[in-house]
Amino acid sequence: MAMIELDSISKRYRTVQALKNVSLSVREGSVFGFLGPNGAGKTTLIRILARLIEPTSGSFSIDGKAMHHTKRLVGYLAQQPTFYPWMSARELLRFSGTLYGMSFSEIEKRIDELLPLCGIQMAADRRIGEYSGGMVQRLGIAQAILHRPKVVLLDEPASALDPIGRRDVLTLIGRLREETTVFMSSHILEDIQRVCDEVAIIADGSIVLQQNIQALLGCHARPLMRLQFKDSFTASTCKALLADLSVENSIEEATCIVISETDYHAKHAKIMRMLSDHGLQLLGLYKQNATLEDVFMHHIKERNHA
Ligand SMILES: Nc1ncnc2c1ncn2[C@@H]1O[C@H](COP(=O)(O)OP(=O)(O)OP(=O)(O)O)[C@@H](O)[C@H]1O
Repeated sequence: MAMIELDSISKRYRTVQALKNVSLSVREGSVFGFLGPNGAGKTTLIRILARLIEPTSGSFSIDGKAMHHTKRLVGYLAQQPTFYPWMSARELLRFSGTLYGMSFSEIEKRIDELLPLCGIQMAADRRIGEYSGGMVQRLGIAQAILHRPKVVLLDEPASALDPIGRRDVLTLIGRLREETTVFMSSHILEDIQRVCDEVAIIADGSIVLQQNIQALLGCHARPLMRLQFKDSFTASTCKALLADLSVENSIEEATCIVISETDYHAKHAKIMRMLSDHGLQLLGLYKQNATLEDVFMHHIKERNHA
């Protein structure tokens, strides 16, 4: 069932057309990645879903409710959240719960659930000003899901963090599946591939594609074979001989030849014979799985050429 439905959302800021007829469907219980380069329109769409700004045209629904009735159904974490540095996490969550209109006992019960879920129980009574970037983001997620929203909107939640901070935030986001539907933006492909089930790619205000990540990798990106040689001379000799066999190939890191898996299987016998005839000794043969980066670069390039 769709938790979020976007119907032809457009947004214009005076001279800038930030979103152009964006339509999307987000499945209930999914971690949905909204991927795009800087300036593509990610924050604009998230702010529309959080009801912080109005679309110029188009509409959306959350859990079947029309957009003017969705504010309480969402939690939101801004790209650069700022919290009172003199408050502790517990104080901030109590304060936020009051703003959400929750009862005192409800707030305390929820804080006891969220502090361990978000990995901040040990620091719950320390000043937020002393927190690391990763702790601030995890506290921000706790605040965003405090009132048990149907959807949590996370704007680049891990992009500004160091590798450990990113890992902890992404692990937490993966766990949110049991709590709520997650809609997160990022320009970091690896983060989206690590934690999301589905992805939509946005470029220049338009959706380029939307798909389940595994299906996307399966149908859009070709697996590659890497042939590893001992030196660059052997690799470049192989490169020329593969071209003679009409096998498209490229050299990586001077000693490695990359060809498509399809070509490898179709011409396996010829390739092996060529290597043997010319005394080109293989040190390794590896299959390289496609990554979301391959798909993303392919679509962004295609769009720029269109
Ligand atoms: N308040 C505003 N007034 C005018 N133009 C704006 C405003 N906010 C955003 N824009 C423009 O709209 C476009 C989309 O911006 P947006 O912040 O939504 O992109 P983004 O994908 O979130 O980028 P980033 O990854 O850099 O945060 C950009 O060209 C941006 O300059």
